[in-house]
Amino acid sequence: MHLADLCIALSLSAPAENPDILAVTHNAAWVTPGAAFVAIRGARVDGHSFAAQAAQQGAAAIFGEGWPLPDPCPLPYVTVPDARAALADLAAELEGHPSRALKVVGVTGTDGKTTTSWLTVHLLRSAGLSTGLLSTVGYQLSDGETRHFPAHFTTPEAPQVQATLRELAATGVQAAVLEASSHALALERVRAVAWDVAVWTHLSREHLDFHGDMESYFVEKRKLIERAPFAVLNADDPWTARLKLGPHVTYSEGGHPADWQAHQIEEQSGGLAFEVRSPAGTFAAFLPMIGRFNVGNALAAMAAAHQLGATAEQLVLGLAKFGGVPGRMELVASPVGPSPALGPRVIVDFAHTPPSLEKALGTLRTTTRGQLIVVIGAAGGPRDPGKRGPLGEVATRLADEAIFTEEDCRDTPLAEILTAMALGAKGAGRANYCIIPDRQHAIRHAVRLAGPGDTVLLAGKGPEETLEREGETIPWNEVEEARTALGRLE
Ligand SMILES: CC(=O)N[C@H]1[C@@H](OP(=O)(O)OP(=O)(O)OC[C@H]2O[C@@H](n3ccc(=O)[nH]c3=O)[C@H](O)[C@@H]2O)O[C@H](CO)[C@@H](O)[C@@H]1O[C@H](C)C(=O)N[C@@H](C)C(=O)N[C@H](CCC(=O)O)C(=O)O
Ligand SMILES: Nc1ncnc2c1ncn2[C@@H]1O[C@H](COP(=O)(O)OP(=O)(O)OP(=O)(O)O)[C@@H](O)[C@H]1O
Repeated sequence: MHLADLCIALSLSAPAENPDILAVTHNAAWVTPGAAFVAIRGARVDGHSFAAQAAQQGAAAIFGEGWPLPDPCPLPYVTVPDARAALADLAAELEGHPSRALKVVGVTGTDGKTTTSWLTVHLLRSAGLSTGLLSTVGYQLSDGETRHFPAHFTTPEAPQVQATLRELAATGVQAAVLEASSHALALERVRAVAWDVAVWTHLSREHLDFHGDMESYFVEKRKLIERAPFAVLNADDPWTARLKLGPHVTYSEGGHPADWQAHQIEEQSGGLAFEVRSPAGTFAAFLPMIGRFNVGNALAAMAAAHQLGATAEQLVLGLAKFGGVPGRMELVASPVGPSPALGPRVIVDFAHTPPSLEKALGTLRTTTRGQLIVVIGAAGGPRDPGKRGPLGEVATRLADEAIFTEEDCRDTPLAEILTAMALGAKGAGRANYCIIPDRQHAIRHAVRLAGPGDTVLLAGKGPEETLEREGETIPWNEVEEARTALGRLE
């Protein structure tokens, strides 16, 4: 597309030169010949200082909020009011606005985005709609295989979002589900997406290092609801009352008045049974997931899928066949079958903060007849060292036995982390823990310790594919480790 045409589409004044623009990026290192480079003034550096690099790599033009340097710009320069917005608009324009050809569901909220997104994709597919996904646990095209972007993001930058949507639209996919993080909404990564349905799970304290305060966090998150023609909102979340409402439905698993309600919730060891009362009808549902909060996630996903045409029958059948989300309350199948009479129930979960560990252990306690055992570590490096003691305290308060072990200790001595966790437990007057530094040994010990009716929670690693030790990174697969440990019981 020629620069002049792009400028017309974005209502910008075009420079005299009119090169063909083949792509767009905000990262000078990713510039390919013919690409437009969008120079963003970031929190750390000004993208303009990489203009020479972009030119050297073959950029055809630069977009930015004003050329700041004394030397003339080496390339045609287009001034824009907001560089991040321009990045998203350019990407959508160059990819042909693929979201307009898809039914797009966006999911936002502090917790539950990944689970609700995966549930929604599954229900849409069960209703016969070929559906793609863009989530923290990777992205999926119509073949359902999970792929990963090179950098780990919940919502990647706009060019990747738009390119993925184009790939989906070009391969005949009918719908797409996107997790929209608060960073994505604040930094305009999903600005040029034409949403059909927006889902609001709930808001609680997080990412205040970036947003400053809860009010600013809320303002960013609510953009998704404001931009969609239809919303699915959690009636159990007090922030919902402050959303500006257009057409919408509400849901509740907590007994609040709502369009989609769950009643008679029964937490069973292999899943959740409940009755749904909704605009689609009243029906019994079973979700093979653990964790009462997943009833809310399921209601949200059902409401979104129903809005896109799924029937009550399709929702019930689909929900019962949900395969779970990798590393989120994932029930590990034993090598000898789904429910071994001889072994414990083993769960892999991503919980790695004191509140999420508390929630995970709390919900597992409800469905554990015998002992509850947890394997938990804490990350090293700068990542919130203050949580190590509290993790030790929560683990020993809510589990019968806690095993403290490694979890990405990076450049921090492992002994230092484990001592802090043990101090958290000791400080609360508890001794129901042991320390096994090697994570594989810790998992095997926990599984050996447990018997029928017991639950082992392996917390903190979830679906992550590496384990960072002091000075080395090794491939890691927590579910496989658990399966091997269960296999050794026979
Ligand atoms: C806090 C945050 O989100 N920061 C994002 C922000 O960084 P920044 O403002 O500091 O950018 P910067 O480093 O100053 O760079 C400014 C510009 O110069 C460019 N640049 C910079 C250096 C260089 O050598 N060459 C170059 O071209 C950059 O590409 C950028 O366009 O803009 C950058 C690109 O425009 C993003 O890559 C970066 O994401 C960082 C890497 C990040 O870690 N983000 C995380 C926190 C995030 O977004 N997480 C959420 C999930 C949160 C959750 O729910 O858990 C997500 O959606 O993944
Ligand atoms: N609806 C919910 N309300 C409260 N907590 C939830 C809810 N759903 C999930 N959780 C908790 O949050 C954890 C992460 O869930 P999930 O991955 O679905 O959320 P997320 O918003 O996508 O977070 P992330 O982007 O970090 O993956 C779960 O392990 C569970 O402990």
